[in-house]
Amino acid sequence: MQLDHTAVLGAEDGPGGLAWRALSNSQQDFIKCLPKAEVHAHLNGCIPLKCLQDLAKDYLANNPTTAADEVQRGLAVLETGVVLTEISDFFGLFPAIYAVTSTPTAVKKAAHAVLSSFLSGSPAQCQYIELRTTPRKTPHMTAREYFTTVLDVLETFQGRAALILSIDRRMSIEDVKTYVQMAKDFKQAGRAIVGVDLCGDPLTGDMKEFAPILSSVHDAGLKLTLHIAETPQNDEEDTLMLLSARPDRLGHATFLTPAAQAIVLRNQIPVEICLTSNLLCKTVSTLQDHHVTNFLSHKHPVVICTDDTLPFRNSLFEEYALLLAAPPLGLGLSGAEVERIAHVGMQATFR
Ligand SMILES: CNc1ncnc2c1ncn2[C@@H]1O[C@H](COP(=O)(O)O)[C@@H](O)[C@H]1O
Repeated sequence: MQLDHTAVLGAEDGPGGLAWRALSNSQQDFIKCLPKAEVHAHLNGCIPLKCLQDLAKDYLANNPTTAADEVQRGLAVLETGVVLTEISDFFGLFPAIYAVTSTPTAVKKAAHAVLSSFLSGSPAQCQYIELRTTPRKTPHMTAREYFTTVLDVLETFQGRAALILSIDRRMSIEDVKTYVQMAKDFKQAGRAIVGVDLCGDPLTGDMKEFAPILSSVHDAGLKLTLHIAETPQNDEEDTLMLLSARPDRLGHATFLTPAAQAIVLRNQIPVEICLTSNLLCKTVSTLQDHHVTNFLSHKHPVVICTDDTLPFRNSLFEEYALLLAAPPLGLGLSGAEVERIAHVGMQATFR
């Protein structure tokens, strides 16, 4: 499938859309042609709206009563544009999305649409993607079937995509053990899995129990990335416990305490930065206050990512526009600095 790059530009009035339209044609071309890696994108958070609408139509035709109201309500919110008061509102969007991606056929369509949205198009949004997803058991498939279906689709992109298995902070410890073992099995079987992630509602789960299990992925040749310090309520104990698992990258890292930041800087752990996501989830109040500026001032490795293009209506082009556009719409970085950041992102992949 060939995508016109206009198809991957999101909401015109979103932070990225405003920054993108403030750029000259040559600046836009510069961003389009820059070799980029996307390493923080959640499958079910990145389904293109048109694909989700088609999946919802199929779902409602086959399930006129089960969860129909929830699906219609969820779809209406995503079609109108999501407005969040705080990050906890965000997780309420997923039950409707999960209802329509509960069969292997639907998962296949969703995975293909997500990967195409990043990798097809001329030029594509990125040259390489590490897509992440949480294994999910439904009445129509086991969690292993879910994950195999995604891997089968992803491997057709022949080396341009790899998968990260997400562990949700809301999982029971038994499920964490089961899914970490599943990741190791797929790795051992030579499938296109490169790592394990920790995601989900940042205020759930006991990280003392999770950390040693997460850390064990290294023994199987997998890398580890962790959503960390995503809200001000994530205390230092939670953050230090996660750092004890020896992560290879970190997601967000918005509210690191001085002690935690010292560890991150000393160990040069690359941070996955999702500018629009943080602004719309209101964990960061303005672009100029974003913690990326602190990491950049330390010359610390960061990777610019989209997180969830479905609710946030963003694209990787626009996330880079937020770096390049002049303030207040962007951070006003130079072309050379933006190019360096993209290059660092390519180096921070788990390949
Ligand atoms: C806004 N920042 C975020 N913080 C934490 N977790 C997030 C997230 N964005 C998405 N997810 C996690 O990814 C799942 C959807 O994709 P998959 O079903 O795995 O493909 C969500 O249910 C949530 O657990």
